[in-house]
Amino acid sequence: PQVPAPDLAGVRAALTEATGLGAPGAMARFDGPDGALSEVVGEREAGSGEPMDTEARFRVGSVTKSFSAVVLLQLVGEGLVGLDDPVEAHLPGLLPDDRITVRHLLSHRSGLYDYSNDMFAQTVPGFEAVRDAVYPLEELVALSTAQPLTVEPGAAYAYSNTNFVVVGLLVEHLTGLPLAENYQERVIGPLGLTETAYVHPETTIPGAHIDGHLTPDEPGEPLVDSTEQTVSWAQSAGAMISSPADLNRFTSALLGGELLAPEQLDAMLEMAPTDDTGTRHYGLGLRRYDLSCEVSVYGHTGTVQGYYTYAFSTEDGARSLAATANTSNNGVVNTALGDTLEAAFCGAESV
Ligand SMILES: C[C@@H](NC(=O)[C@@H](C)NC(=O)CCCC[C@H](NC(=O)C[NH3+])C(=O)[O-])C(=O)O
Repeated sequence: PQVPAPDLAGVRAALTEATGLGAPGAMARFDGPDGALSEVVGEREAGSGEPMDTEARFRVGSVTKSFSAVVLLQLVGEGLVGLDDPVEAHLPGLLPDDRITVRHLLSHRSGLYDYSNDMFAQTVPGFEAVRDAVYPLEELVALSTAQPLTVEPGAAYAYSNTNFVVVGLLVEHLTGLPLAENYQERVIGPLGLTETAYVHPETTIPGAHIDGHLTPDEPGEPLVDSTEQTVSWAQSAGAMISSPADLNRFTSALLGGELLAPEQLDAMLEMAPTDDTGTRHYGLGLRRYDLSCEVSVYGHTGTVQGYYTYAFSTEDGARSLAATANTSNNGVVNTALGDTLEAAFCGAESV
């Protein structure tokens, strides 16, 4: 079918709405057959007068989960681990139920409780309590296993950061290498993602970057600068730093088959519904959004203190969009930012 040109006015309108609803700034970059197109609105740092910059870096939150899934699926392809292996076979004693498999972790079907629910019940105090903390991955898992499973393993989709913390432990165990080296050697280096870095537990974002602004729970309270943090509370579930161009390169390369053998990419794309809309699905470390124009896009969303991110590509990898707003804990901003997907991939309303 004829591919619609991106509706840049629509992308800009969504970014403008996001800034009108509380984000100091928002930006998007579309990469397609005719090259790259970018839109920026507002400020990279509240009050600075400095514009957003699609060459700058920011914290991508759970888009990290797709990076972690790629590394683990490469290890599956190399025969070091099986998708239906019990985690117990590789990390004995870590989890309370030996029915939990590697596939359950990657598809959020393990039932493992999400420790971040308690950490961030109160947004700003929760953030201040962890922003300089450094956690061994095992400690995060222990926070989870102190609570009962939320579903029987495999029975239902139940999103949990804990799943990708265990994925991180598996990657380090299977390779004998730290996460940062695995990301660098298996994804960042091969794709030439020069603006992408996993610097945990460093708190600073290397190079030119966008500031993060955390919205307090209390209406009217001033934004809290959340640019610097270890993100140790998330690590392999959310600590990656990247840029719009690199995110588009990553999602396009992933869907285009540059990172995984066909068998593992097919497994990643085996989708199950995440809600009752029928338009939102999750595979293995990857979301699928079904847009109004019969186009499905694949990628991940991200929410980390001060940053919302969408990073999606068409199934053939030919078109990709990365969008970010530099605030969080503000649902209407996140929804407005998400409207960039329809504008970018479905084009202007058919007249
Ligand atoms: C949803 C997204 N998940 C992620 O990106 C992961 C890494 N983020 C979280 O689990 C949210 C932590 C709290 C953020 C805080 N919220 C609160 O503190 C709420 N009390 C904030 O909004 O900054 C995804 O997978 O798409």
